[in-house]
Amino acid sequence: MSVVVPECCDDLKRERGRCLFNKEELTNILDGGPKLTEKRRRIEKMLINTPELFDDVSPDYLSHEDRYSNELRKATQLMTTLEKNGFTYNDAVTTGTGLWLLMDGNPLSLHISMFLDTIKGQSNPQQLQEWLPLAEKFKIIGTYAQTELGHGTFVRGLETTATYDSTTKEFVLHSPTITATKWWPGALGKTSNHAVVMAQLYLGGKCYGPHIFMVQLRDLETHRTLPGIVVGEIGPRLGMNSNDNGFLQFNHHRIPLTNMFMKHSQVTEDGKYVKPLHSKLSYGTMVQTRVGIVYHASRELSRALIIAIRYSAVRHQSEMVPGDPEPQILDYQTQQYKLLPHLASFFALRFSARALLEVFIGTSAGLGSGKMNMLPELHALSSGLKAVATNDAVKGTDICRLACGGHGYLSSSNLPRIYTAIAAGITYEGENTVLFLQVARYLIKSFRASSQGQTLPFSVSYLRVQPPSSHAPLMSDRGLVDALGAGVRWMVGEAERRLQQLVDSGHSPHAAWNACSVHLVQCADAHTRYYICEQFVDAVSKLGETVSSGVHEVLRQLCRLYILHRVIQTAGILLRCGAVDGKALTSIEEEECHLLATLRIQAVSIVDAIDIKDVFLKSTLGAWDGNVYQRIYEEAQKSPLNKSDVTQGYYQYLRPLMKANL
Ligand SMILES: CCCCCCCC/C=C\CCCCCC(=O)SCCNC(=O)CCNC(=O)[C@H](O)C(C)(C)COP(=O)(O)OP(=O)(O)OC[C@H]1O[C@@H](n2cnc3c(N)ncnc32)[C@H](O)[C@@H]1OP(=O)(O)O
Ligand SMILES: Cc1cc2nc3c(=O)[nH]c(=O)nc-3n(C[C@H](O)[C@H](O)[C@H](O)COP(=O)(O)OP(=O)(O)OC[C@H]3O[C@@H](n4cnc5c(N)ncnc54)[C@H](O)[C@@H]3O)c2cc1C
Repeated sequence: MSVVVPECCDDLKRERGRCLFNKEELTNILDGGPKLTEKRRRIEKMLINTPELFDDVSPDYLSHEDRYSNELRKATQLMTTLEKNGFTYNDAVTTGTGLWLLMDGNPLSLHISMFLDTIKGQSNPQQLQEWLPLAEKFKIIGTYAQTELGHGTFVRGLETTATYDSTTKEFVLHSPTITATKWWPGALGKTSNHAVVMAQLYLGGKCYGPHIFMVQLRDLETHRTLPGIVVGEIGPRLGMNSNDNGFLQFNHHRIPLTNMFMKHSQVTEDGKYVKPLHSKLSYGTMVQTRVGIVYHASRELSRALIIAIRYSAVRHQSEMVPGDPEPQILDYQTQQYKLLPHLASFFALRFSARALLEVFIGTSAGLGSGKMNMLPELHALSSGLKAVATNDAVKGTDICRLACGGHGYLSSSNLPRIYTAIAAGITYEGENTVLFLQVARYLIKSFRASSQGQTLPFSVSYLRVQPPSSHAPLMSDRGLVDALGAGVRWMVGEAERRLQQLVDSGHSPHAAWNACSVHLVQCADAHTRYYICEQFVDAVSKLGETVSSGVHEVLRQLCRLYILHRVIQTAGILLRCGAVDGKALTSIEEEECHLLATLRIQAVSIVDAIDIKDVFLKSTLGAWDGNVYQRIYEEAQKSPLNKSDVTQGYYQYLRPLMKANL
């Protein structure tokens, strides 16, 4: 059956006809300016004109091995296409386009992110000069090998050892137990010939804690594993199965002294240790990746939202009024309630990701001149935002899937794949509960410092013991954000009181911490969301002077929805601390419902403005033309089971069963 694709179906034409704002202007804001939109589109055009980057057959129909090879084929093609056209791998990462093409994890992602970032951030000048050109030109291919079978979260508990032998000026890398096996690193199994390896540094019998080493794993000609090294792939996962996540063991494997990354701490030839300016500088690559993941999570959430919102405008179901035609499902208030707060979250995360990037850039510049004071603030912000962004992207993506009913469960909707890929983000790069507990540690320390009269850094300054009272009317955006801040201050104060009470009653500080940790995680989550609200309000108010009134109105509505939704989610706390009363909450609930109806009118245009082309959405439900049913039908025809009318399984199993005398 041939497909006659209309320019765009009537439903979507009508939706787009109601647009009251300049879509291109909103696209520019999301990209970070017209020049960046233009650059992204140039990259997209180049990629779309490279047919080798696209799948002939859905990876769902490939074997485990073919899936990997197919992704490797596309990943290498992507790198050469970018290079030939004067772009870098970073351009593909920062615009999202590269990651969308390589849809399910890919064998070069760790190379272009954590391997290169470690070389750039942890090398001394000689190491940088030696390794960076090789890695940038793919002469060596690497990954970030930190996690072990026995330890992922607790980096200080890693078991791999790097023992210095001053007689040969080498480190001896060893995996003393099965639990010391490196486990999980992306691209470690079959792709990488190098890895940056986190191992416990031993000098003269003394352990100096985890340090990073550059280790060659495979021969650069034959790609065979080097002696003293065992490496392989860990097998199928929930998602991201095009990647070769791997395992690695060392058997007294020797590497030169100069292979320890020596920007921050050094070992001299005679085995003396030179301390870094801050003990956690070697965790820098993780911090940088967390910053990137906030963007990544917001992008993946936006893909799911485009699919679900367009589909909700095309799908008609049931009767709202008996006897009337079936309405678009987007007209149901419950459907709006499922999707639109997540649309607001996407915008909130995008503005917060940008603010975090600025903190990262500022802190990194400070580190260059020996200033360490912003490091705890960056660690807390990047940990909290990574956790909230991935939690919300995962939840939002699953809601988008559910909002598409049965068809959302189809692989061809692409929602399952977006979900399984981003679901890993809750665990990797710091498990979210663990990261929230790091944030909580910072909150409690800050709260206590404030009680002792110390000035607090900007992200926690609202926690000060005697904050100025809010002058903004409660129901204004600022007033509600101030109320949320008062709620967090109350929660942190309460956590501190409970901790102190437990210590006073004889518990150790560590036992008290564990006994309060559920509440502490809630404090960290609430603090990070307060920060996100602040960034959203600030960004919209700053943009107010420069953008057209239509775009400003849409952003203002999305920001308002985000805040109202947050206040309702936090109602219990806000009532307990007296920041709002029942009457205010009732009017907030009513306003939220009203706002859902207002935003619904332009929802399709808003997701259009996110501007992700069909080839990157890869969804039968979310394509720009809305031709959903034809696409679903055509995708189903590609199933290998449809190649013949009667399958082998019939002759092998079904027929014998039918003929058996049971
Ligand atoms: C370029 C962008 C690319 C985006 C691409 C997106 C696409 C993604 C696709 C695939 C990517 C997949 C990547 C996944 C890779 C990985 O998962 S790599 C492995 C990551 N592993 C982790 O994240 C481990 C998590 N654990 C930790 O970070 C730490 O162990 C810990 C923070 C939980 C605790 O560390 P520990 O050493 O035990 O700390 P303590 O000794 O208890 O000290 C705590 C104090 O140290 C401070 N601190 C901790 N970390 C940092 C830091 N990074 N910076 C600054 N300070 C830090 C902490 O605040 C405590 O300070 P106080 O004592 O003063 O309170
Ligand atoms: C798809 C994927 C890709 C990955 N890629 C890489 C990679 O490239 N390189 C690499 O080195 N690693 C990689 N990892 C590993 C990843 O970083 C770890 O899985 C992650 O850091 C969590 O560690 P864990 O698995 O040991 O979990 P655990 O720490 O064992 O967590 C299990 C549970 O214990 C809880 N828990 C642990 N510690 C605490 C605590 N202190 N307080 C309260 N609760 C706690 C957690 O909240 C969680 O509920 C990857 C993982 C995945 C899933």
